[in-house]
Amino acid sequence: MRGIRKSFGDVEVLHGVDLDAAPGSVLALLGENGAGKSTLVRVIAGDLHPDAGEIALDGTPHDIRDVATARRLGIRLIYQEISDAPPLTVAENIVLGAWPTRRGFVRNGETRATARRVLGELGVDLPLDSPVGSLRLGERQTVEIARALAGQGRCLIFDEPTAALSDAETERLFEVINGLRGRGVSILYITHRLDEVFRLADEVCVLRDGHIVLHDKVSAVGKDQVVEAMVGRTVERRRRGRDLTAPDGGLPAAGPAAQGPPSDGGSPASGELPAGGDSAAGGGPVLVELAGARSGDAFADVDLAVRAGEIVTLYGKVGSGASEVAEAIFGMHPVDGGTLTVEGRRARFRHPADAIAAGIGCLPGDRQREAMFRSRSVAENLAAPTWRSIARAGTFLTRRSEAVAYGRWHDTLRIRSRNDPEQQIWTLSGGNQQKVVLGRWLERGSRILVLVEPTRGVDVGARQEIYRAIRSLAGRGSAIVVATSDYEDVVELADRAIVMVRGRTVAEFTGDAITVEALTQAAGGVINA
Ligand SMILES: Nc1ncnc2c1ncn2[C@@H]1O[C@H](COP(=O)(O)OP(=O)(O)OP(=O)(O)O)[C@@H](O)[C@H]1O
Repeated sequence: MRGIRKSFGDVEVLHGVDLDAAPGSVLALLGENGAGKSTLVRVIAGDLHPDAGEIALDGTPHDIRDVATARRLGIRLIYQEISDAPPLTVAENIVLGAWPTRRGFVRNGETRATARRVLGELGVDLPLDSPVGSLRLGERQTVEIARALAGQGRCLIFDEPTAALSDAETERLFEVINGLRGRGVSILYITHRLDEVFRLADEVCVLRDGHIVLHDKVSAVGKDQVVEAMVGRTVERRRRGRDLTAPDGGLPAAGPAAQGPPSDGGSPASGELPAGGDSAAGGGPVLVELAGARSGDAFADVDLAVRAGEIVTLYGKVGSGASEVAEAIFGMHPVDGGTLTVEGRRARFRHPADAIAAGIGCLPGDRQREAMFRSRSVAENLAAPTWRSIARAGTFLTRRSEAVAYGRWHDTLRIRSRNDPEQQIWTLSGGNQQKVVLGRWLERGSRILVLVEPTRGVDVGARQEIYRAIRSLAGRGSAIVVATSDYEDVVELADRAIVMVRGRTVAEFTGDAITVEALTQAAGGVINA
């Protein structure tokens, strides 16, 4: 690539990018949320047309006008957001866009054979005839990867592929990528995880504000150098533990919950939060409790009690049941065995709206579908207190509360946007969308807060701010449940860490016993820190 420029409206996002990717090599592409990584790879994959610049393959320039042209050239992109067709089957999705046909009829036998071969290469077993819509997020992403491999690409682009994969799926993907390297494929790999860069990549390239600020061999750089290139400053990487010197973790004053009852009257409990101070971990009353809880095939025999001021993490990869337990507290999955007790009262939530009415806040795992109001602005998404209330948006979402929420979280979470509260959320980068949706629940400051993968897709700079905000809410007396597949979340946040494997709790650690080694060993995973 030479001199690639791209603007959206009158905002230039890529300012003349030069980049070379060698055959048989993995190039890791890093940068803060909004730096321009996705825009750059969408240009290469024909999904966006650059305003200026040239792309050449083997020295021959090509005008990559559309995705079909890129595919013919062997360039394939695995999107960050799932772009599959939910009603089609797994096999159909894998050959999507390249159906084997004869005289206009789709050849089902060949479709299934191709799908089976590719899934075999990936070492994954998925039901070929099931609709993709019925699969879990991680499984759907595997379908995306399989689709790219089915296209026999010469240049494969992965956009944060492991974010929703299990340990085993991640290991398999890394094996597949190593295999592709052996076949001379060029691999561009976008990630926010430095450990992946140092494990997998040959070269590392950092984008900052649409400029390349570092491109070198991985063996020639250190982690700190990469982080500094990303954020343009030295990032404080704190060790675990609450910041006792700053009672609010240095945050702006917390959201409306700490200042008085929310304006929609949805949560009677949240106005009673004790003000400020350090965490009451261990000492407060139990606010939420699961006893012998089960939900379908997702999890069983789960006992969990979280006190006011306490952060309990549920650690486990896709399929472990960790996110399902968290989401069950929020009424997204039925508790069909055992009990759920909220503030001393037995709860039977049939819908998230029931949980919200009981004063619970939740950041679900699948934000695109479950938590983002796509056609609304950044400020509206930050201020929207409940899903049910969005229907009454006109009456309560006053400009004032939006402005307050926007002012509070835009800079704290380093949300990269045009600094315009009216900007539509869908025009933000993926990671910045995540920050907005998280900001909504931090703003609400619920008495019970359930967060699924709070740092997924979020850059290193914002990570520490997110940890601070969560600690601060615990310090104000919220009971917080965090389901995560990222051990850093656990080590940074947990007062108590519960490890889950295949729907069961297998270990529990507190205090200094919460280490990366203990977590990964209990989860039966590989230590790749
Ligand atoms: N369709 C669009 N309209 C307007 N602005 C856009 C559009 N798509 C992207 N942008 C802007 O372009 C910039 C770069 O976004 P991009 O998605 O490339 O970032 P990224 O580095 O991939 O971030 P992330 O790590 O969050 O995925 C952002 O400021 C974003 O708001």
